[in-house]
Amino acid sequence: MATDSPLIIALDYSSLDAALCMADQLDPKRCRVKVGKELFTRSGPAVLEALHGRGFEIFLDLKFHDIPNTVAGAVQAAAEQGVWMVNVHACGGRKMMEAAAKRLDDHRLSTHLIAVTVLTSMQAEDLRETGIDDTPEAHVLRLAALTQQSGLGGVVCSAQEAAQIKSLFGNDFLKVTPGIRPSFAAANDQERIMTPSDAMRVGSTHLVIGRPITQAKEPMMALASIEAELAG
Ligand SMILES: O=c1ccn([C@@H]2O[C@H](COP(=O)(O)O)[C@@H](O)[C@H]2O)c(=O)[nH]1
Repeated sequence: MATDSPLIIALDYSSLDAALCMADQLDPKRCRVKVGKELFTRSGPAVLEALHGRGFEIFLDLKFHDIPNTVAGAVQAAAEQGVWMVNVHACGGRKMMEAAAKRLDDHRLSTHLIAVTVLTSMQAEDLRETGIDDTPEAHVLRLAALTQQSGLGGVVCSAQEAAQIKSLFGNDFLKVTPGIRPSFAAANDQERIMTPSDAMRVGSTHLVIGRPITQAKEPMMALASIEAELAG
């Protein structure tokens, strides 16, 4: 059953059992779940089947980045497994993103396709080391424009860029924001962070939250506290 909650819980676990143990405490009417590189590499499509069987909508966060034909095939494979959302890296370029979007269209697959702009773990200095002298915000906006022009439905960005993306690219263009840190949580390796309520206020459409819940002593209390913050 679909949820209208903006919450996407990142199931960053090293085994299928551990991921399902957390999933069994969650309610698919109250959140979606995200399967990333570690869990998918360990468990393969079995994790998608197990989570779908429990009623969850899944964001398959594999951040594809390759030549257009390869990425189009990978996106099609993900969509045919029924995931709610899949993503690519915007820095793979227009031709790669257009090929992926066209592949979904050609096969009438309705999975949301979005693109990662600048990882939330990066700041200006990290970008400079990759040859990009822009601020993270300027680079995010450039990649978001390219993503929209390529026919994709939204971006992964930090909540710090959500307001500008909303005003430039519209309400319907999805702003999926990791780097969400409630006041009780540590930043860990995230750099461009924001609290859940602030992120929603500035225009995030979806909040990706992992460790503040999954590594909490009482994960369900952490989730309830985030929900209360959003409701308030
Ligand atoms: O820019 C990005 C893109 C993806 N992520 C992913 O989101 C979660 C965040 O987990 P936390 O534990 O809440 O930090 C994680 O799965 C990342 O792979 C991101 O953080 N930033």
